[in-house]
Amino acid sequence: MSKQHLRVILNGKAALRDDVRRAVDAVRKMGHTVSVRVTWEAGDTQRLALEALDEAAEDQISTLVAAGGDGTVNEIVAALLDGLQGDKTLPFELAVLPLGTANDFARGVGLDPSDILGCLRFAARCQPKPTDVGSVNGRAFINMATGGFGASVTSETDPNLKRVLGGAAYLFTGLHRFSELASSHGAISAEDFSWRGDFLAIAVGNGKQAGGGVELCPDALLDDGFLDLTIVPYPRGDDVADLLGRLIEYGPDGLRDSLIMRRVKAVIIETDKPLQFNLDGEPIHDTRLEVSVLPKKIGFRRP
Ligand SMILES: Nc1ncnc2c1ncn2[C@@H]1O[C@H](COP(=O)(O)OP(=O)(O)OP(=O)(O)O)[C@@H](O)[C@H]1O
Repeated sequence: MSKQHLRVILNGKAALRDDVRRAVDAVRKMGHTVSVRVTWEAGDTQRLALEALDEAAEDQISTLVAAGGDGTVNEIVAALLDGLQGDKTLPFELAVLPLGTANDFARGVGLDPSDILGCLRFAARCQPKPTDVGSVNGRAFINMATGGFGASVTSETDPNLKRVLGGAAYLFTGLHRFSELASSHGAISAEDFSWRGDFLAIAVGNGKQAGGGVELCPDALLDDGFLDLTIVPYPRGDDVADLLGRLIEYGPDGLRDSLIMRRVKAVIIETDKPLQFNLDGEPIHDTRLEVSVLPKKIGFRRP
């Protein structure tokens, strides 16, 4: 087994966790180099990702480990792709140490957030797999971009609630906000598809699940060169709360008949009013969202 240099960018929220320290010690004992950089505040993750890009050659960094939740993974991937010049490829592979509350991306690739040592071992041992990246108006996402109902729930869920309740926090925030539910009106167009109407939510998935385990794009694959589009149309004559309850509890299977699902390489979403769109949980607002896939853009060490 070749010896790796794992550069870990550790979200400061998880810096005191004993299991992280034990996992780093154990992987060092396996003969690998592990250098840890801890974030303190917003902006640090991006800065440390760019620093790793600069130091990659000299320090022989083989794998950059995003140690945090979905937000940390997103910030690292987005910063790296922004920092890459032209068509260059990353000088190292990526891996994830799932230390967030939802960890949708990590769970989606089969990592178990309760086994941090196991996850760090995967980062050191797994073969890298070519992995697609999604982009919305030039900003990268790795797991899923969601707009409409799910978007405001995900980004407005109280961080303290998330810490205590984990993924279920999203559900509670969602239930609490049922009274404020409104539809968005928009036009959605892809290669050989166009749709206009009122919708409750839209998801464009590279990965399968978001919002704390809701499988909005159950057939999405990380390396097929496509994104999976799911539209949840605003129900006519149906009870909205009931529909969302089924969606949260059973995922798309709960309302297969009402969903519109397509596999796309690119999609344009245009809305009357600015739509909140979450890229792996990080919000942007716009009336025109150009979504596309960057096929096999990065190598990810995942089970
Ligand atoms: N030391 C720190 N203390 C608090 N927040 C931090 C710290 N360092 C970075 N951040 C912020 O943490 C956020 C990312 O957190 P995290 O990785 O847990 O994402 P998340 O989207 O909440 O994850 P998940 O949805 O999986 O729970 C970023 O907005 C970043 O600015």
